[in-house]
Formats: sequence, structure tokens, C-alpha cells
Amino acid sequence: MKHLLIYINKLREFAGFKLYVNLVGMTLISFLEGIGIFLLVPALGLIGIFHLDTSGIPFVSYLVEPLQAVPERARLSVLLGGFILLIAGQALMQRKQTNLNLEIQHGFIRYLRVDIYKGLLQADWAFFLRNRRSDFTHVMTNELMRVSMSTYLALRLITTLLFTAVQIGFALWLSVQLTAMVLICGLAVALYSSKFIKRSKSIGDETSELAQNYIGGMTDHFNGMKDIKSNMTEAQHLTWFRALCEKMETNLVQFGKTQSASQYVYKVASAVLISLFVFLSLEVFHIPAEKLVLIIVIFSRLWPKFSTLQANWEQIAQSLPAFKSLADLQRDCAQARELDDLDRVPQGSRVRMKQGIECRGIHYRYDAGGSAYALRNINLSIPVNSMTAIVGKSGAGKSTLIDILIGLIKPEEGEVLVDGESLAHDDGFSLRRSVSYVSQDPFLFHASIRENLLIASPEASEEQMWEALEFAASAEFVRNLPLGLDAVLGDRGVRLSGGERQRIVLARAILRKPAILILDEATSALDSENEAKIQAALDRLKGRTTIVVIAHRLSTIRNADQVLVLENGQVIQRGGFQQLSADTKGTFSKLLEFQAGVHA
Ligand SMILES: Nc1ncnc2c1ncn2[C@@H]1O[C@H](COP(=O)(O)OP(=O)(O)OP(=O)(O)O)[C@@H](O)[C@H]1O
Repeated sequence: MKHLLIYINKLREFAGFKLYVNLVGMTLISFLEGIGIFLLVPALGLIGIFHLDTSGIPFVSYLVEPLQAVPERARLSVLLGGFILLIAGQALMQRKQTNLNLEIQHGFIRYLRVDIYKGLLQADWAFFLRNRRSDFTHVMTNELMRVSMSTYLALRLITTLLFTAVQIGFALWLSVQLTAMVLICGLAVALYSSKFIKRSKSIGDETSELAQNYIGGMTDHFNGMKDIKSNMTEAQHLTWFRALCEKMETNLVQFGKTQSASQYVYKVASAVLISLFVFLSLEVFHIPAEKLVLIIVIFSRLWPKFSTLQANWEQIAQSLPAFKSLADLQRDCAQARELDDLDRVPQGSRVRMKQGIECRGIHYRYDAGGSAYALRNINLSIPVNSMTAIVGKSGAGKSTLIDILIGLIKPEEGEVLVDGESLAHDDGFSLRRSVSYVSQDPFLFHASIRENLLIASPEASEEQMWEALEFAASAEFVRNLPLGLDAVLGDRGVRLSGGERQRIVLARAILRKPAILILDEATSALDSENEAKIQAALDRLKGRTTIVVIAHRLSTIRNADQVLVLENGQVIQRGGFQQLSADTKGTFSKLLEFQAGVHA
């Protein structure tokens, strides 16, 4: 419930005045709808179609008596004309209100989408390390739709309640005894039906879990389609998918059945109640026929409202887990927020490094309570415009060190300094803005090469793009593509070879004119010829840009000014390439020897 209130409040914040207009409109329409029928029966009686005495009925006689001033022959036409006007007015209001409804509902969905996406973008990298990506997709699609629909439904529920209260007021005016009796019966049915609400909530929990598994599974399967096809595990995946779909089907059918069961209870109760009601009115309370007709009219309109209230409430109860998922995600994003004002980021300043970057006493654990340190007491310096190579076995901590260097994750102990100054909050971003980072698993969008390049530097000219492609030894193959720069790459660049992908990503990194270029295994998929070309290009960059390279293939770092050897999260050796190769007892020369043996 707490979470439902949060989103009702958000809807109020988003829609403001429009929402109140809409709520009043909804109540008014229900009221007019009720009044039309409410007046028609006694009015027909008044003009002599029925023999009803309306003088004793409050409100009704007051409203329809002016009809008596109309000549008798014209009464029916005037009455029906008035009825048409009332309904037409109500239909017009309904149309306006439906349009306003649409605007508010879809606007609210857009508002939530942007709000959540913005929250995710503002969160730090550690947050993404802790969470499964497909869960974000799940929350932003299934759960968000359930939340926006049910928030709105909750507001409609309030207007239905209002309308119901007005109707009850009329009914009480007409007969306290009979109204009290109907209310007590209604309450008894509502109490009995509370089990349907509980059941809806637990079905909703399962709906959320199944939808989460569905999106998670789909994402994994489509990302791993090459593995599925090459290992021929299609049948196992189909079995998993079929079982999940069956559970989803059962879950939705169960919810539908719960709703129809509660509607059934209301329908049966309504028949029993009306019969009892008519019997008591005529046989016990001796209520006049015209009052009885009115009360029947009122309750025949009121009772469906009770069952609508029940159905809406079940729908909301079924969505409560979605409210919780959305609220939890927004809360977690807010707790992990590193960027306050997203719109400021692109215009932010870049660092002008004069001396270099330094790490002092850095410690880092992925699991804060655990004993495994990914980095332990790291002390190093990276001089400006030099080339530093970081080497070490798999799992030594190389990528973690890079993440700390560029401020993606914060060290548990120790600090990173730029030109001797600790990275204060905003300076951390100015450093990141000055870095071009090519990761082990570079990312290309399903768009043209041009769009992929421009995402890094929207202002770049055609000439600059070709220069960058030339640098990354990719100009030739791009020129040979039928559409050149406008060739579309496919999901994550799937239409290119691994080496071609790496070269495009490298070109994108260079196009940004970074102060610091970080290459994490960025040339691992290249053949010797293209790797040599990139080596030459990096050599030309030396002295103008600070370059940090992580490489398993040690031949690629021959020209590095400094080599840092990591093992178990610690720097165990440092020095120039030749110096470390000459130290025959050191780890570096052993790594070199091993690679020479492998490649011999
Ligand atoms: N997201 C993560 N959550 C938990 N532990 C992690 C995570 N990423 C890395 N680690 C652990 O931290 C340690 C250092 O990992 P890191 O990726 O920095 O090594 P690496 O030297 O870059 O390895 P590789 O050469 O294989 O890429 C490893 O023990 C790894 O298992």
C-alpha cells in the first residue's frame, strides 16, 4: 500500500491541475448518468404514463414538478427532449474526459519511463555490477505498465467511491432501514470477497517473478544465440521456454478465474438481495410503490459499482508487487546516484593534465564484507603523455584498476590523484570526460558506422571521421563496404568481424581526442598486420596523449615507457620493458618466456 501511495503522489505531481479536473469530471459524469435514470421513472409517472405519486419523494418532485406547467400534449416531448439533452451533455463531457484521461495516462507512462531511465543513468557503475541488466528491462516494460495502469485505476476507484457515497446518501434519504440493510449485506459480501483480494496479491507476486524470468531468459538466449546454435542446445532452450510460458498462462488464467469467481459472488448476492429487498419492502415495511421503484433504480445502479470496486481492487492488488519493484529500483538508483544534474554532464569541463595520475594505497573489494581483495595497496604513477602497460594473469585485477583510475568505482581505501590533487566529486567526472576507454567487450550500436562514430563526438566532420578510421587501420575496409560510412552494423556490430569491430571502436575512441586513451585488450582480435599498423599509430600518439594499455600479448607493449605487473591485486613489478625482460627471476620475464614458448 505504501508503494501505491508513492505512485499516486507521483501522478499528482505529474498531472497537477489536470488531474483534479479529471477527477471532478469523472464524478460529475457518474452523477449525471445516475440522475438521468433516477429522474426518468418518476417523471414518466408525473406525466401520467405510470400512476405514481411523486409528491412525497424528496428532490424528485422538486425537479420534475415544473413539467406540470407545460401543456399536457407537449409534456412527453419536453421530458424526452430534456432527457436527450442530459444524456448528450453527459456524453460530451465523457468524450472530453476520455481525451483528458488518455493524455494523463500516457503522459504518466512517459514521465515514469524517463524518470526511471534517468535514475539509471545517474547511478554509478557499482550499481550496475550488483544488478542484472534484464531486471531493468523487466521493470521498465512490464512493471511500469502495470504500475501506471493501476495508479490510474486507484484514482478511478476513489471517484467510484465518491459516486457510490452520493448514491448511498440519496438512498438513505429515501429509506434508512432498507439502505442500512443493503449496506450490511454489501459489507458482508465485501468481507467474504477479501479472500479474492489476498489471492490476487499472491498471483501478482508470481506474475512479477515469471515476467522477470521471461525477460531475463529471453535476453540471455538472444545474446547467446551463437552458442545455442553452435552447441545445438535449441531443444533444451525450447523446453525451458515452453515450461515458463505454461506457468505464465496458468498464472494469468488463475487471476482471470479469481476475478470471475468474485463477480459471480456479487451477481448471486445481488439477486438474493433484490428479492429479499422487494419482499421486505412490500410485506414487512409496506413502503409505497413509487419509493420502492426509486430505490430499486438506485440500487440496480449502485450494486454494479460495488462489484466494479471489487474488480478494480483485485486488479490493484495484483499489481502491488509491480509497485514495489518500481519503487525499490527508484530507491536503489537514488542511493547509487553519482550524477546530480544529467543535463550538465555533456557541457562539463575536461582535465588539462600537466603531471599525471597517481594511485596511493588503493584497496578494493567487490564484496565489501568478503575477504577477497581485487586490489591491495596499489601505489603507482602514470606520467602525462607517456605509455603505460599493465600486464598480469587473468583475474590479477587489471580491469578493476582501470575502473578505479577513471573513477567508475570508488576505492575502499586510498585515493586517485590528478596532478597531485585528489579527485573531488566533479573532478572525477572531468577526468572521465577526458578519457577514451576501449573495453574488452567493446560496444557498437545497431546503427550506421557514421552514427556509431558520432555518438562519441557529435561535432566531428567527415574528414575527422576518416582520419580516425585511418588511425585505427579501418579506413580501407569501411571504404570497401557498399554503403561506406552509412553501412549498418547490426546488433552490437554483429555484421563485422571481431577485429573490424575492435578497429571501429578504436576509431571512435580516437575521434574524441582524448587526453587519456585506455585500451583494455583492445587489439586482441587483430591480425599481426593490422596490429602492427595500430602499434605504429599509437607510437605516433606517444608524447601527445597519455596511453594506458592492458595486454595479454606482450609483443604489443614493446614500446611502453613503463610496464606494471599485477598479481593477485598487487603491483609486483614495475619498470621499462627491456629492464623487466632482463630481470630473469621476475614474473614478467617468465610471462615473456611462456608466451615465446607458446608462439614458437
Ligand atoms: N563484477 C564483479 N563482481 C565480483 N568480482 C569481480 C567482478 N569483476 C571482477 N571480479 C573479481 O576481481 C578480480 C579481478 O578481476 P579483473 O577483471 O580486474 O581481472 P583482470 O586482470 O582484468 O582479468 P582478465 O585479464 O581476465 O580480464 C577477479 O578475482 C575477479 O573474479
